[in-house]
Amino acid sequence: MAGSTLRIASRRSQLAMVQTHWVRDELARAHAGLEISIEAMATQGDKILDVALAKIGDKGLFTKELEAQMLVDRADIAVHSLKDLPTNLPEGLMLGCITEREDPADALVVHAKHSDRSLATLPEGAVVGTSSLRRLAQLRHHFPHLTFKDVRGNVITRLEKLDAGEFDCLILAAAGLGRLGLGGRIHELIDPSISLHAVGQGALGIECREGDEAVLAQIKVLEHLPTARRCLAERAFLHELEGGCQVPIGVNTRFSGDDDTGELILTGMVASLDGLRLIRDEARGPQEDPEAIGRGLAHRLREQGAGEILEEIFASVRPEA
Ligand SMILES: NCc1[nH]cc(CCC(=O)O)c1CC(=O)O
Repeated sequence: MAGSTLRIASRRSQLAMVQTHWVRDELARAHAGLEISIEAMATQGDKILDVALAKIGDKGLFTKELEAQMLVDRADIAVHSLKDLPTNLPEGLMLGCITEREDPADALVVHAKHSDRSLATLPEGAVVGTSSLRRLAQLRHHFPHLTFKDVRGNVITRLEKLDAGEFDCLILAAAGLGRLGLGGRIHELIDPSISLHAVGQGALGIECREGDEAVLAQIKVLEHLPTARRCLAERAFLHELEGGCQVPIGVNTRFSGDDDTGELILTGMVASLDGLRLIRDEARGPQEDPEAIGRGLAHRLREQGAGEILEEIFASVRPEA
């Protein structure tokens, strides 16, 4: 492929740029002589900062502009935080590669005045900054004495708001903090018995055009099979349950025994926004068919009432409803 350039579309937040530079460097290492360019742009999700994420209700908030670049042939691939990539992709595009996942857990970050507290010992009424319905519902379920306030903007902006005293603590992805060199701000990793992480959290997804076999082969070298299987099970679970907006769905995946041969175990939960109802269950199966495990778990949760919870949420957060 002498003379060809691989064009990457990326968001331009600090975290997105760290991730995209990592992908660029790894691809350059794997393909000697490959020219790689990066086009960084803002997405809807970066521009609309005064509306709660859940109210915007639009999936693909952080991905559509990047996808448009590929569809008009101004970029060949887009690098996303996998958790921001909807499970339904536009016609003509595909998820071409899933990279090795960092710790997918959520992390508690506290204001300095709470440095001697833990999630379980935060004071009555402490203000938790999060824009995720998943984090909100699960924390409310376990800690009904906490209060919740929406926080928007990129990770650095959120930390500035925390330090300025707008919140007592934030819940952020450990992976994002680590990639930004801010792992030192992690006060506590949140245990999966308290809160399950988002689908795909901690992994990168590289999207490309369907049928672009040369590009697909180039990016596949960055695929991490155990991560990909875990994330495909998680994404099938979400796809089978979701309607049209951000929903309180959390997951956790692990292998029984050996990563290469063990069964894949998926834990999933759906919660009501008040945290009063929380349905959680587990499914397992051969790791070679991760999507079947995800779909199976979704059906199990539906049988236990997840459908009603999700219907209520779709009705309540739809902007014009
Ligand atoms: N929606 C924002 C977003 N998208 C990906 C990450 C973190 C990195 C990751 O989860 O891979 C974050 C910030 C956060 O949730 O703290």
